[in-house]
Amino acid sequence: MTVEGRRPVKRALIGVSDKTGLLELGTALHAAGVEIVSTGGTAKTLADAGVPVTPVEQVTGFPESFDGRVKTLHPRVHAGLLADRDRPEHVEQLRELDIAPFDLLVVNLYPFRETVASGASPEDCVENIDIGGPAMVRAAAKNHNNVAVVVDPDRYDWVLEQVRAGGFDLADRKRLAAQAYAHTASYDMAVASWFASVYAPDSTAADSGFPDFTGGTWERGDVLRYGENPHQRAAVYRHWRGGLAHAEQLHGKAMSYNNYVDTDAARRAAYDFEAPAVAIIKHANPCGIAVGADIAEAHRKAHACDPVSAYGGVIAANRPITREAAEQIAEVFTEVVLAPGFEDEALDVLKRKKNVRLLTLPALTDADPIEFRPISGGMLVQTADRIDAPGDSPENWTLATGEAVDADTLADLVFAWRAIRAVKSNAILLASGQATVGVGMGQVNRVDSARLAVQRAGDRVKGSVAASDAFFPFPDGLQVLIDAGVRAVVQPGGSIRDPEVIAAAEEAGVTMYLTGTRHFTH
Ligand SMILES: NC(=O)c1ncn([C@@H]2O[C@H](COP(=O)(O)O)[C@@H](O)[C@H]2O)c1NC=O
Repeated sequence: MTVEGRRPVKRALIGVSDKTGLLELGTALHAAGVEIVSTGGTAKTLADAGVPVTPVEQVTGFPESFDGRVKTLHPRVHAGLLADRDRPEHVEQLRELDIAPFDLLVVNLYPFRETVASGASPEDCVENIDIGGPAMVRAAAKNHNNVAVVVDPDRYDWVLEQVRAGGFDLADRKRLAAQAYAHTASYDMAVASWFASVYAPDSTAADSGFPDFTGGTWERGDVLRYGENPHQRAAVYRHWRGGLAHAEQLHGKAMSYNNYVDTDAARRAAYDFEAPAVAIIKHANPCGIAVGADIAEAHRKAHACDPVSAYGGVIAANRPITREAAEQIAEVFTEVVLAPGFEDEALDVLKRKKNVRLLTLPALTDADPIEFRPISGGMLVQTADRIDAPGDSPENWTLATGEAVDADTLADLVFAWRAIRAVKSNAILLASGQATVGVGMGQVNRVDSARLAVQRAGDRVKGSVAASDAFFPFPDGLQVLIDAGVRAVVQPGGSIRDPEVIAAAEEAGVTMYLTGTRHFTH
């Protein structure tokens, strides 16, 4: 070993399911004078291409057997991975047992997650649980003093550089070991979660849908400039399932902690609509949501809801941003624009703004069906609030009082009901022409939310429709809306004072629909 801890690579064990880059790696390792030992399929790929390789069976003296369940699970493999050559007694034992040590292990595991995601049979999923691979990875990682372990095909070029430079130094081997343990931990988490939730749920899980055990693993993305406030430190971590944390940033300043929070709220507000929709978010609440014939129209209508608050907002659109929409957006100081894509001309327009962050995330990216919210000492888990309950369809609404409304008014009620799901409780949302015109959010009583919505709507309140995210506990909040000129209301109903609330609507000649479904957002 040299002073800096470099260990030359003379012997490598390679066994990979994902054969990406394998030939290049094997060819270059051989050219660098490294002896290669490999498992069946890996050895065949290398040998077929003319790369000299020793089959692992030759090392173990034992056939690869039981459909590949036993290949490398052998003392001759594991001794070669675990012996510490800094300990004279280990070196002596290697000599006595006639075992040659490995300096490099390259492994990637059976594609368990991908097999589950493909909808394969449970038997196939079980068969794709790698046993020998993780055992080797963990062994080599433990013995990082001697062995470099590589689990990521993206690192092969760097691996070759190190091999040619005389081997990996100790710091490199430690980092590789850390990555290796993260890799096996993530793999085991996927297996354990699948067992607990799908394959072998206990009786409670079977009844409730919530398994005894759940887990996730996250990898760090960017370290953020600061957290919610400048004295808080922060970073973004990603799990493997996709979502905003995986959005591609095309332009602009680095995302901040609050940008992520607001952009996720914007995504939630806009991406669920079927028609072209735009949401403008400030402090995780909408200051405008609208649908339109196209994104430019939806943006105009969403912006018109509350142009004062839209300044410095975060915009999400559920269709690619067009040049027309981009020109409108460019007129207002905007922190982030999230969309499934940007037309080239739209990018040209928006990139003239140095700071605006432009993010792409495919539409229909499945919002997590399960939501996690940490609390001190634990975590709350719930299914996501989606607009798919029976009470979310107008055909299931109950007309509590008033005339059945015309098609346009009903469309506005449906829009308001869908949009209110993105507003923090207590929420009252006024809509007209498929756009919000006044939003009252986050108040600790519904009367104040109604007042806020009415105040924000100004003259537009007259003839608008209203949605309330939960029932009116008293007629007072509704009365604020009635007095301001709202002509139809949709709300869940379910209060013990529903008769009083409905009577107030009836007296005012205001139509009221009950959904039977609530959409609190805390
Ligand atoms: N059973 C074993 O001893 C064993 N040893 C290595 N593997 C895996 O077999 C795969 C490589 O196999 P092949 O070279 O035959 O395509 C790798 O994903 C490796 O992690 C094994 N397979 C499953 O456990």
